[in-house]
Amino acid sequence: MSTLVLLRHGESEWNAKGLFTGWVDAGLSAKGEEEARRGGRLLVEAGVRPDTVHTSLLTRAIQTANLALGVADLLWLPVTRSWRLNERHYGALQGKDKAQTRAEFGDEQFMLWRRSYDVPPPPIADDDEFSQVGDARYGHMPSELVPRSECLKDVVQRMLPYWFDRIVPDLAAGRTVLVAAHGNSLRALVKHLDGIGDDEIAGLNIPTGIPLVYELDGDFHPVAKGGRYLDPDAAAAAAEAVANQGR
Ligand SMILES: O=C(O)[C@@H](CO)OP(=O)(O)O
Repeated sequence: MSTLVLLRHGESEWNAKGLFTGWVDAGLSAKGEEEARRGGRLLVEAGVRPDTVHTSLLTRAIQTANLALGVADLLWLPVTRSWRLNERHYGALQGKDKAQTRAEFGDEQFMLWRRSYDVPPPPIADDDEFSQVGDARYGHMPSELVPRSECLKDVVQRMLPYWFDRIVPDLAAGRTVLVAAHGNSLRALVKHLDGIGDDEIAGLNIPTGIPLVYELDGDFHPVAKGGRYLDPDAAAAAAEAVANQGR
C-alpha cells in the first residue's frame, strides 16, 4: 500500500478573471494563496504527511505546494518538477475570456474544446503573446516538443511517462507522494488511476486547493475508486463551479 496526494493549485489570477490559462504562467490570487494554506491544514488535520513532492513548472502549482508545505512545516521536502505535469496547453484559446468564447462559438464548440477527450483547440502561433516558445523554463526541450495546443488525450500521453518513471518509483519505495499540478493534468492522472472512459472523463472536474488522497495497492491502482477529498462537501461544490465556468 502507498499513499498519493493530488493537489490542484489554488485559484489563479486568471481563474478569477475567467480566462483560458493553459501554459500561461498566471500566479495565485489572494484567495488562491489562502486555498493553498488551507490545503496544507487539511493534510495536517488528516495526518497525511508527504515524504516527497512533484510539481509542474508553472508558478501557481509551485506556489501552492510551497504554501501548503509551509503550513505543514515540510518546506524542506525533496521536490522534483516537470513540464509533464503542466496544465493542458490551451492553444489559441490561451488568454481568451471563457464566457466571451462561449458566446462567440456556441455551447457545443466551447465544450468540445474545453472537455472533449481528443479535440484540441486551434494551435497558438509561435509569435502570439501567450505562446511559450522561447520561454527559458522549456529551454531544455527541443522546440517541437513544446506544445502549441493539446487535448486531454495529448496530456495523458505526455503525463503518463512521468507517472511511471518518476512518481511510481517513489511510491514503490514506500514514500507518500504529493503531486501539485493542474485541473487538466490531474484529470489525466485520475482518468488513468480510476480507469475512466474517454467520454465519461468530460464530467470530471477537479477543485482548486483541496487535497485528493488515494491509497494505492501493490500494482499502484486505487484501493477505492475516486480516492477521497479531505473536504468532500467543499470539493463537490467547487467542482460544480469549475464545470460551470464560462456560463
Ligand atoms: O484555463 C485553464 O487552463 C483550465 C484550468 O483553469 O481551464 P478549464 O477548467 O476550462 O479547462
